Amino acid sequence: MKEDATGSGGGGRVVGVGDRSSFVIGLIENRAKEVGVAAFDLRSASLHLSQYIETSCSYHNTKTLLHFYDPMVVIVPPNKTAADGMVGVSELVDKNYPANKKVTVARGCFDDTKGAVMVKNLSARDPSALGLDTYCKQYYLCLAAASATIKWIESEKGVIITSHSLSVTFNGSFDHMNIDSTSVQTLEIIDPLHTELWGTSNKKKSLFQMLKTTKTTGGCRLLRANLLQPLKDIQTINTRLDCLDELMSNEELFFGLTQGLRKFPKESDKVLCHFCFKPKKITDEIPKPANGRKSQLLISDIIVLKTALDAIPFLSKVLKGAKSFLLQNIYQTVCENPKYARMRKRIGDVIDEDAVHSRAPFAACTQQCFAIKAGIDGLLDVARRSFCDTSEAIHNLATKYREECQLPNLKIPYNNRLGFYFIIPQKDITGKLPSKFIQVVRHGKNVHCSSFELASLNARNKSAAAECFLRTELCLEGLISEIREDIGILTLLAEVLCLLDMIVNSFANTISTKPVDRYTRPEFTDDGPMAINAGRHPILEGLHTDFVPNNIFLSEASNMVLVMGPNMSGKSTYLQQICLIVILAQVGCYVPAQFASLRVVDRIFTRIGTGDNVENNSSTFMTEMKETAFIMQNVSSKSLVVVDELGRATSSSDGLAIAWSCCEHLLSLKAYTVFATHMEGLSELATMYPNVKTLHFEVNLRNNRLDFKFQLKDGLRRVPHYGLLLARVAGLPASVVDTATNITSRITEQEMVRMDANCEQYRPLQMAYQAAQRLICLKYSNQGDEYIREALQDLKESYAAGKLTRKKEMR
Ligand SMILES: Nc1ncnc2c1ncn2[C@@H]1O[C@H](COP(=O)(O)OP(=O)(O)OP(=O)(O)O)[C@@H](O)[C@H]1O
Repeated sequence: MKEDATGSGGGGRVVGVGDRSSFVIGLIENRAKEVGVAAFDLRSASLHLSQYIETSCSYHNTKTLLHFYDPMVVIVPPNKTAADGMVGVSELVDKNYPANKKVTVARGCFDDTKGAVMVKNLSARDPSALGLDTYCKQYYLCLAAASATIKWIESEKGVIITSHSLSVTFNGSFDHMNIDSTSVQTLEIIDPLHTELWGTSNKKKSLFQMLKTTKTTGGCRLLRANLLQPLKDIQTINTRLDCLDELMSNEELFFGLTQGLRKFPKESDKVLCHFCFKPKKITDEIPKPANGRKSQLLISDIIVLKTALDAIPFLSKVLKGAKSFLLQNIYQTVCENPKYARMRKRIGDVIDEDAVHSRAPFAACTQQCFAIKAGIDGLLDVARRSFCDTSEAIHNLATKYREECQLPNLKIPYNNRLGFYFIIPQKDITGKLPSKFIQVVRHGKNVHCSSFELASLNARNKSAAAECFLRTELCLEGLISEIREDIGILTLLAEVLCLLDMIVNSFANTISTKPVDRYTRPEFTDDGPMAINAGRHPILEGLHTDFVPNNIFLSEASNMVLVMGPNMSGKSTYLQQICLIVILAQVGCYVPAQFASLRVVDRIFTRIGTGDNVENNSSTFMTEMKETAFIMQNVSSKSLVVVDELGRATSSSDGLAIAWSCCEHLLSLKAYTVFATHMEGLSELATMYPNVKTLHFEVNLRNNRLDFKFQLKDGLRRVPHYGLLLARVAGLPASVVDTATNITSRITEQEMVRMDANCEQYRPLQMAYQAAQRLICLKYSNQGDEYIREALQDLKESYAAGKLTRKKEMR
């Protein structure tokens, strides 16, 4: 759950300031098309393990995971053991990543037995809670990848990972909803697709950008990870939603939490996780004089930790009366945990209360020398005295020169390279500068110089400071070792801060900025219907003041909706809207709808793309077919499939045939499918299959122009032949248009006759499905017994009489 933190015990940072990504990924595969992935996040000190069967030759799943983690390094074994017909992960990385990202390590480093031992030893949680005992054999590939990854990190970064400090999860394909990388793009989850078609071009944001009001890097990364891999576990989702309920109904708590979170330094999560990485002691290294860099890093880490620990009592005050499980749990495990106060006291015993982080070089140096309390280390106290004496002597020397040489404006600044030096304004120098001044250099209107006396004092001052740094380092290392004994509470705090940042500063904040009741809490069922009333597109509704809400209803008895409508009538928006609502709901946020009851979705598949894929040298049609094949191979009974205009890139008969057979295939599954199409012929499906429903976007004709209503209506499209109409407007000769009208009328007539026949033939089946649908609705409705009894009676009578009426039972 943690998303961000820089690792290091204060020595070499494991994540540099400029590093965009903090993931190191180990990848390995076997001949049975199985891939093991170990993704190590250096910032948050967490390890995510996944193992899955790669179903597509193009490594779709692996690419999705790589896209999700966006690693800075990918570790692969040298020789390929790829399954027949597959290129192998090593080549995959070569193809998709710049050469500098790939590291090849000996196959022997991919040792699953060692991996299992390492994971057990490093995991912050009890190994049995991870299920490692049972998983070991089954998930040997990801454990092998973990072994290579951890080894590489430890040797490359010169650190040792502290025992019981890592947050380890078996995830990827297991606990989270899977959204492939193409769908991430087309649904505009992370980045918007800047297309003129939207009419609002660059103003359109992605879902991530809309929600990115988090205040910490960790919170932001957690949000991104959640949007890319939403939750699947109803209990966890509901825990977050309960927390949101409480925040939305208790303003004081919401405000208090916002304030409380601000008291934690922005980089808390990053620093808290530093402590997981212990720098390796290199015994045969020639000791270098301490330049203060290491102790400076250690001190700033400790100061951030101190400030974070100081913020806990306020958080505790805010959370004291909280009712929701999540907040109560945070209160109990963090706020009431005496270990934090003990850690704070231990820091207070060693570190001076006034120690702060300073930028000015000499102030920073002095702060560092005096960060440790007096009396802790005798040698440090001696070194400090020497540092103070030499500093004082330097300032006395400057006063002496001012008087002796009549240089009243002589200044004595400090920089890290030179130490102290003199600055004398040029105008104060009459004649020649006295010979005691050496290393004279002109700098604009001033002269920079030194003297033998100053140089000698400088050397003594520097060596005293170096001794202070060294002793400080030793004291801090002792303190940090003690802190590491309780590393678990720091990783927990980092995790909690990221989660609170996401829920409070992103979710609750976004909902609270909308008019009251615009967002509602979604309900979840394991295998119930997907019912959204008055759903809106979370991003577009902010750009269109008159955005038109629409409903969707899918159930086992009606698992496919065909959406018809001319261009620009709102089909793509509707498809995207459904997916974004599902994603929002499954990250534990409210959704832009009047009411939403959802079946937990395990994968979202989209086939929305338009143009050719120049990169892969594929035509529009091939891209379309490859994406469709991927859906067909991977779809499960809990998936949500949205398809926009399949089969329009080939001849109309082939296109219709493909679209028809794909629909039939999807219809036979339990997946929920929304299929947007221009092909009127497809609506015939609804007359043959009782689990297909046809909807259309309402469009009116006014003065030979289409007036889009964006309102979804039941049944087949009711637009007159707008193509012919536009042709007439475009100036096609009247006789040509008349003939075309004649032809369409005849085709439509034949279609109508066929559809009527179908309706008659499949009527009993349709009726049975209607009844099943009503029963499903009643099963998941919140109504009382009396209502249900009446509804059942009504259903029985309608069925017997051969007429079933629709009723809204979902509320
Ligand atoms: N419910 C709505 N309320 C208001 N405006 C909408 C709604 N849905 C879509 N729009 C606007 O209508 C325009 C066209 O929408 P969209 O691209 O979804 O249509 P489409 O039917 O998919 O078109 P095409 O078939 O050409 O892809 C967009 O600019 C969008 O902002």
